[in-house]
Amino acid sequence: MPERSDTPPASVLLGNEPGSFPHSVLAERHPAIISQVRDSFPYDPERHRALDALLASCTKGVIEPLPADAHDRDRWAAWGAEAYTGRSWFDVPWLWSESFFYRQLLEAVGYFTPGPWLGIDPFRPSKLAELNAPETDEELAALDPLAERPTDEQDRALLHGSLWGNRADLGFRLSAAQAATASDTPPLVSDDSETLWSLLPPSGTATLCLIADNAGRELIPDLLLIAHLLTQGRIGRAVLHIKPYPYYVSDATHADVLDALRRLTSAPGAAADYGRTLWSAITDGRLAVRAHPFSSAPLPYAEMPADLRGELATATLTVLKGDLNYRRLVGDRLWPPTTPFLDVTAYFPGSVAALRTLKSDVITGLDARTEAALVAAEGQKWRTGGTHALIQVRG
Ligand SMILES: O=P(O)(O)OC[C@@]1(O)O[C@H](CO)[C@@H](O)[C@@H]1O
Repeated sequence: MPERSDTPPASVLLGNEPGSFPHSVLAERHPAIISQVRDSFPYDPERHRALDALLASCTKGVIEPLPADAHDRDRWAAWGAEAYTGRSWFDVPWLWSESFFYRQLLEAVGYFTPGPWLGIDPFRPSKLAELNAPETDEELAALDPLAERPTDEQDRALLHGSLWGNRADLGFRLSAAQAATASDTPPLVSDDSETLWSLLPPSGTATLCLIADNAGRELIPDLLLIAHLLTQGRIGRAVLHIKPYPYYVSDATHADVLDALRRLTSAPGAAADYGRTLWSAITDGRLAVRAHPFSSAPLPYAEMPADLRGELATATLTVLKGDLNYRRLVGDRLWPPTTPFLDVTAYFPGSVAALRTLKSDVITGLDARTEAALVAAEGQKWRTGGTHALIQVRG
């Protein structure tokens, strides 16, 4: 059972308010994602017809059930599909609607259907393009001078690399409404990094669970951070939680972890050392990769199943990456921004940290002065523009 918190719950975000960010995701981003997927591979007419049907359903229709023989139909029923089937995508919790959209998209392209498209990730071409982009080479080359710097500088640089790597979100880039906002407000709106480091002293005994977000240019710095923490003895073991199937365009799957590892080991200089550290940590069991079904559940972490709760309870620290994981950590609700992060995460089974760039309306843990400065400079754009970030920790 979640631990009690004195904070009364705020309203759950829905997508039914025209002009709101959730509405734009359902009305504009999802159709754009369908177009992108259509162009990613030479899908056959049946797949195109299924994508047409999904487009009609998600823009003008209602939530359709999964096929009767879908392997995860019961799981989705337990996650709320029975209550939401037949209702408008815009009128059910936004988190649920978005998550089910990705499940139905995979259905449309035959990802789960025995046949030629089984297991073909429709987002892989865009993920690989990003992984192989010259910008990735530049980021990896920056590791060479970093290796000469004092350890505390390396700590900070790699933590911030992982944090800001979260800006690399391919779905986010599809949204025209996401113009960057320039203002004098600090990029970090909340910074508990000292608490984070205090939870991981270099004793070699800590276990880190890192709940990953995006592949490519976010996953690479996440892996670098894990390698660094292992090398420095700040952790003895890490568990990397990834998605069991392609999700939210760029979310990392096991195939993406393997692509990222190969990218590191085949790079010149220090990057390859990090890659080899990770490779041997996987082979000797110090780094485990886990694809729990709940990682792509349409529910907040307060509803996590007992086995996952038990696993996270044994970690010294769980780090959740990214915007979607943040929404799931604090509940996808329109909290007053000064709602204490410690209250809304009181249910979590152990120490927890969020590393997130701000890409949706949900926010907690701000002090009143920071909120006022952000609003004065940017109205409400700071919530969704991806130009601000936070490190929030409950020790
Ligand atoms: O989790 P991530 O990759 O940081 O961000 C996911 C995201 O782009 O998708 C959602 C809208 O679809 C928002 O929560 C957020 O903007």
